[in-house]
Order: sequence, then C-alpha cells, then structure tokens
Amino acid sequence: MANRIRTLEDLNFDSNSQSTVFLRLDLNVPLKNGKITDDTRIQAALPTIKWLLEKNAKIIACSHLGRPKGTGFENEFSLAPVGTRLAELLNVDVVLAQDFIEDGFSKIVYDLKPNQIILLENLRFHKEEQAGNEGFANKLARGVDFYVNDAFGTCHRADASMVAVPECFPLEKRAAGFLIAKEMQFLEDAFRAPKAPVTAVFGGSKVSDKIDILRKFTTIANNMIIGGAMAYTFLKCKGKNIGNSRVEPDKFALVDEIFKAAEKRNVKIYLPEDHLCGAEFSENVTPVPVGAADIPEGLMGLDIGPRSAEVFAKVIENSKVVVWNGPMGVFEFEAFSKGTKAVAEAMTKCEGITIVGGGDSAAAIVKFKMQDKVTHVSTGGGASMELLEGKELPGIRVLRMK
Ligand SMILES: Nc1ncnc2c1ncn2[C@@H]1O[C@H](COP(=O)(O)OP(=O)(O)O)[C@@H](O)[C@H]1O
Ligand SMILES: O=C(OP(=O)(O)O)[C@H](O)COP(=O)(O)O
Repeated sequence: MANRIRTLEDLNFDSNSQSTVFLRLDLNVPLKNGKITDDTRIQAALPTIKWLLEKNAKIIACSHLGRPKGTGFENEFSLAPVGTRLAELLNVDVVLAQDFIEDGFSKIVYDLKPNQIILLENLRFHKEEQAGNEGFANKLARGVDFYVNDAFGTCHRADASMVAVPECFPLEKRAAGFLIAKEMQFLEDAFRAPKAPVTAVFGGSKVSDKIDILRKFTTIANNMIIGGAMAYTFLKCKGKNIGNSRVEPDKFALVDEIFKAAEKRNVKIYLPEDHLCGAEFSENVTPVPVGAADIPEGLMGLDIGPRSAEVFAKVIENSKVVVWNGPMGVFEFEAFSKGTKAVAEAMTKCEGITIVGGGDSAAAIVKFKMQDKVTHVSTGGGASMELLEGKELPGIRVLRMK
C-alpha cells in the first residue's frame, strides 16, 4: 500500500505570514480563435486557489497550454485568455508574468497587491520544462515557501514543474490541492475490484502517447472500443485502406502486439466499421459517409459512422464499468460530432460505473450537457488512464508521505 498523499491540510500554513506558493495547475483548455471553448479545467482549479487566497498566500500559479515548440513565446499558446477567465471567475487581478526565469519572482511578488495573483506564461515556452531540467526547476523554486500541485491532468508527465520543482522543497512544504485529492480518491476506489464486463473506450488524436496505455488495458478490460484518430493506425495495421486519415506507422508493431495480447486474453476489440469522412481537415468540408471499414483515397476519417456508433453504444450500455478517453471524431466540428455524442449518450444509459477523462473528452461531455449523467468526469485523460492501469504517476509520487 502506497503512502498517502500530502494534502493542503498537512501544510503548516501560517495565514499571518503571507507565504509564497508555487501552484502548478493544469489550465490546458481547448481554444478556438483565441477563445476558450470549455473552462472545465479552470473551474476545477478554483477551490484550491480560493483556499490559498483565504490564507493570504501570495500565489504564483502556472500551467502549460498545448504543445508549443519550446523555443520561446508563441501567441497561439499564450495563457493570456486563461488569465482573463481566471480573473473573471475569482474576481481578482491576474498578473501574467513573462520574464520570470532569469529575473526570478522577488520583484513580481514584492509588487503583488492584495486581490492579485500571478500567472506565469506557458511553462512549455521553455524546452527545459518538458525535459524535466533541474537547473530550470531551481530557478522556479527560488524564494518560494510552498509547492502545491493541483494539475491532475498532467500528473503522468515528469515535466520540471511536476517533479523537479517539488523536489527542491522539503516534503513538509509540498502538497496536493483539492482536485488531485478528489480525483485520486474517486479513481482509486472505482477500480479497486471492478465488476465485469469492463469496457475501455479510446479515441482522440494522441496516438503515440496513449498506445502503451491500450496495451496495458488488454490485461484489465473485457472490451476495448477504439475510435477517433486512434482507430486508423489499428485499421491500417489490419490491412484496411484508410485514405488520408491520420496514421502513425511506427506504432504498427505495438498495435500488432495489442491484437495478439487481446486475442490471448479473450478481450474483444471493436474498431469502426463505417466512417464519416472529409476531403480535408476543415470545419467547412462536405461530410462524406463511407459505409465500410475501408476508406477511399482522397478522403480522411473525421468521425465514426452510424453503424459503428450503434455497435459501440450497445457494448457500453451492457457494461458494468466503462472508462472513456478520447473523442470518437473531430467533435469540435458540428458535422463530425455525432459519433462522440452517441458514445456519450450510451455512457449516460449504462447503469454501471462510467468514467470520462481528458481535456477534450470532458469538453465534449459538457458540450452535450451530459456531465451530470455519468459517474465521474475526470480532468485528466492520460493521467486517469495510467492511474486506472495501476501506474504510480510521477507527479503524485513526489507528493506522498514518507
Ligand atoms: N478522426 C480524427 N482525426 C483527427 N483528429 C481527431 C479525430 N478524432 C478525434 N480527433 C481529435 O482528437 C482530439 C482529442 O484528443 P486527445 O487530446 O487524445 O483527447 P483528450 O483531451 O480527451 O485526452 C480532439 O481535438 C479531436 O478533434
Ligand atoms: O491535456 C492533457 O492530457 P489529456 O489530453 O490526456 O487529458 C494534459 O494537459 C497533458 O498534456 P500533454 O499530453 O500535452 O502533456
């Protein structure tokens, strides 16, 4: 049994001393033309921020957003819209800090007024963040009193702010926020002794990131449903034509291993039997139904077809536990959202435990207004799946009691 996670209540926090807190959040929200399309992750961060504000803490909040190149500022990945939304929700001033690496925090913290919090610009503008660089972490921890992590959705990443920064603090100065505590409790309890049939639904676009998780689920699930961009690497590997759909050929060997492991353990794998395609990746493209698993040249799969949606829905509805990460199609484009909606609907009809995880998957279920009809909406996709497969997440490991 792993040691329990340190929580905010474990911190020896003195409200009178105006302590400085480095607060790692996952504010990686979907944006369209610079506008936030779903603020679930921002809302989920509020209880911890409010608790710290009530304790008179000087908050240095930070997050990543998307996957910038790591070579400096890129407008498309700026946290500025997130800062504006945070300010509205909390009714505080959010000071977006750009030059904090070499200059340090002392001046911005000194200048901080009551009712203001600092938000560091996207940490991934610095390549050292994803490299887990210790020198970078030392700079971020300089002059800070406490480290608090509430970035559940990023806990499977050993980025500098998730692991090397907390390691700059003694254990008694580190803690998890309320979101991590809540997610961990729910996800650990839900999977303690799951009843069969267990169904894992995978989709989305992070194929190389998540394919290893799929392999692990062949030892956990009875059914695996694979849709979204993830499906085309599997279909291609089975010898199907996939037209111009997204594919990751360097993962064919691993996909082959997944098929073999599933067969050996009697795990049923469901892949799309039909598709809704387009000639290009664009919101305005004309949807072309393709009634077979093979996709003709010149088209790309942008959603599962109605027959696949029906089959997937039936499996989901008849399960005792369903975990779902990754949309079935490009649900952000109205014409290609039906497959994801059908899966979401099936989740609400399933009488077992239903867990939806991931920034975009959570955004989808919120878009369809079904978030209150599933057992749990997790702010983490990769994080929740890795936790459910039994892994210790690097961001959690550094927050455990010794
Ligand atoms: N067939 C597809 N082709 C391209 N992109 C897709 C396809 N299906 C789903 N996607 C995209 O996958 C993205 C979400 O993937 P991912 O980040 O893995 O999910 P989550 O954030 O829920 O973990 C969405 O933006 C969606 O548009
Ligand atoms: O959106 C996230 O993960 P998710 O898509 O698995 O939910 C997290 O913010 C982690 O982002 P990353 O997968 O770019 O490291």
